[in-house]
Amino acid sequence: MTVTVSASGLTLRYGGTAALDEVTLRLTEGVTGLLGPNGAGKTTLLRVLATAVPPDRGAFSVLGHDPSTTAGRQNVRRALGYLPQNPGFHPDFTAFEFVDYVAILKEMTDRGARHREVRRILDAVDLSEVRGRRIKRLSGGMRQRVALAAALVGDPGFLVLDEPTVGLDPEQRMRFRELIAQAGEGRTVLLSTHQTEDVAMLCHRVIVMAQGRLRFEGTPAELTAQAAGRVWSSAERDPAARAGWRTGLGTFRNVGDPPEGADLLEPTLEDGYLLTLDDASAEVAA
Ligand SMILES: Nc1ncnc2c1ncn2[C@@H]1O[C@H](COP(=O)(O)OP(=O)(O)OP(=O)(O)O)[C@@H](O)[C@H]1O
Repeated sequence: MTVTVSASGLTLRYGGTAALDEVTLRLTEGVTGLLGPNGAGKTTLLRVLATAVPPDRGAFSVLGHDPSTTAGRQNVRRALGYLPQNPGFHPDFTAFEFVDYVAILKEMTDRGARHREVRRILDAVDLSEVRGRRIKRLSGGMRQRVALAAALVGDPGFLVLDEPTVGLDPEQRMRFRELIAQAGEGRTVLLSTHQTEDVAMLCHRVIVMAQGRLRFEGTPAELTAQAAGRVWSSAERDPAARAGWRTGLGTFRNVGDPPEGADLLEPTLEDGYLLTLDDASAEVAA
């Protein structure tokens, strides 16, 4: 598949903290999930790729545009849709007014064409019926869809979504996943999330970050496979396990290095993720 976004050696320090430490990656069309614990550097990576903050070192390119020049940066911004972690809305704006305002900022000057585009996007995210309602009167799930609509203005080729499913109930999350999957058709989407199910259900690639560094890059199946032969069941919590918990069946599910003859279980993506993080912190401690 064609590489649409690439980065090499991205480094950004805040005082003594390396928020990004030599991050090198390649993205292709479709939804790539970005997993990592709090403080891993996910938001910083998204902000750098969205040209909101320049890296101290390293280079990147978005859909053939090089953001290190003023003209290149402008082209990246034109090709970009960004849903930040805490999208700022004017609460008295209606959904329509807010998305229209974003369209104005995105240089859509023809009022008729712009309004048609705003209506098309609000329809795509299923907000047509409430487009005249003030944002402060919308549910959390609807507000997130307004933020997604704003990010989709201008049909960007690269969509950056920072934890968009946080705070949504399971039904809203499912609805939002459908929209992200749709958005990923013919587009490059980078989705930061704490939800391993988001990744298992909609991503074709996944990146794991910890302490500013890339710890894994591959398919969700490959991340799951990191835990192959490393998840087992036992009647009591196995003290040798890196983590273990009692399941609803009353037995313990352990992850780590199983003893001889252990009753191995089928791993999940979450197991693969936990073990990748655990291996990374063991490496740092060594
Ligand atoms: N503007 C800033 N000033 C100082 N330190 C910062 C700043 N932004 C991020 N950091 C630090 O950089 C590191 C990475 O933070 P970042 O927000 O990118 O992590 P994250 O993976 O997005 O975390 P979370 O999942 O909690 O949002 C953290 O140690 C954080 O405290």
